[in-house]
Amino acid sequence: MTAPSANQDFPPPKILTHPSTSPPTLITQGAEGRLYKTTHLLPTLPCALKYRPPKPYRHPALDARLTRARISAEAKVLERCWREGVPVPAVYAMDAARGWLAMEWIEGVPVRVGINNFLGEGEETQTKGEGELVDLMKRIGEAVGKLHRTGVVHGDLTTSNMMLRPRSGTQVNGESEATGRDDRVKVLEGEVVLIDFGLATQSMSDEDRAVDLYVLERAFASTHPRAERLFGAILDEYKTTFKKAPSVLAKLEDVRMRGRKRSMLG
Ligand SMILES: Nc1ncnc2c1ncn2[C@@H]1O[C@H](COP(=O)(O)OP(=O)(O)OP(=O)(O)O)[C@@H](O)[C@H]1O
Repeated sequence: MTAPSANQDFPPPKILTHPSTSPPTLITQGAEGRLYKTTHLLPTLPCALKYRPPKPYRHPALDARLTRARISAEAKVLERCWREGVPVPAVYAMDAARGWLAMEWIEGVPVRVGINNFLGEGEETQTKGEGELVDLMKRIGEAVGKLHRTGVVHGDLTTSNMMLRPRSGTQVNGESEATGRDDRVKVLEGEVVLIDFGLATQSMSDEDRAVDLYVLERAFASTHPRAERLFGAILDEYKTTFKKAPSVLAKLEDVRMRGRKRSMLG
């Protein structure tokens, strides 16, 4: 994922060329797709529009089929999650043939940013506010437990693919009415919402779920090395939320072992 260029010099999907109350904003541009914030559906309803543009290097018929399949698979998984109460963006509209999917805009910052803001620049091991950090880890474990309970594996679980949505009554950035709480821990507040289901699949297999957790564990350790020792709180809450967790966690041991063997072999 790279930052969008200032001049958005490539064509947006046709739907975004229609008049709307505010122009669409390109949020990110990845290898496969672009993410816009737009009010094209309703003036009062900001939405996240994911667009997979045609790939000129692919055969047009194959490209059209792939794009349609990916967009509709992502929408299907999101809808299933949403119906089952997993915290994910609601699907508003899609046109799989034209390569776009419009979903609920999630306010707030990625969990990665919240944790890094909390940990700050210092080298010292954090203890002040650690309870709040553990609490956030538990909210992550709960969200992932609900996801797996529903029969969906995410495929790319990282703290960048989770948003911290301010709870109603608080404002974005966590700067809210005076609650008397330390500003430092406020950055950890909010509901954990899972995003980016581009690689998600429907699966009930312990192995797939364990790999999902392993990807998160590895990503967490490299993104937040100073909070790595608290990762167990995610797994504890996962266990509380999802009754089949014990067999998944047993599998996770095997997956870790394979990972270690592979890194030893280079
Ligand atoms: N529903 C949403 N609400 C708010 N922001 C979002 C939402 N969906 C995505 N974003 C923002 O846009 C960024 C990119 O989104 P996403 O990861 O879904 O796209 P992508 O990486 O291009 O997708 P893919 O991995 O399927 O190619 C996210 O990191 C997040 O900051």
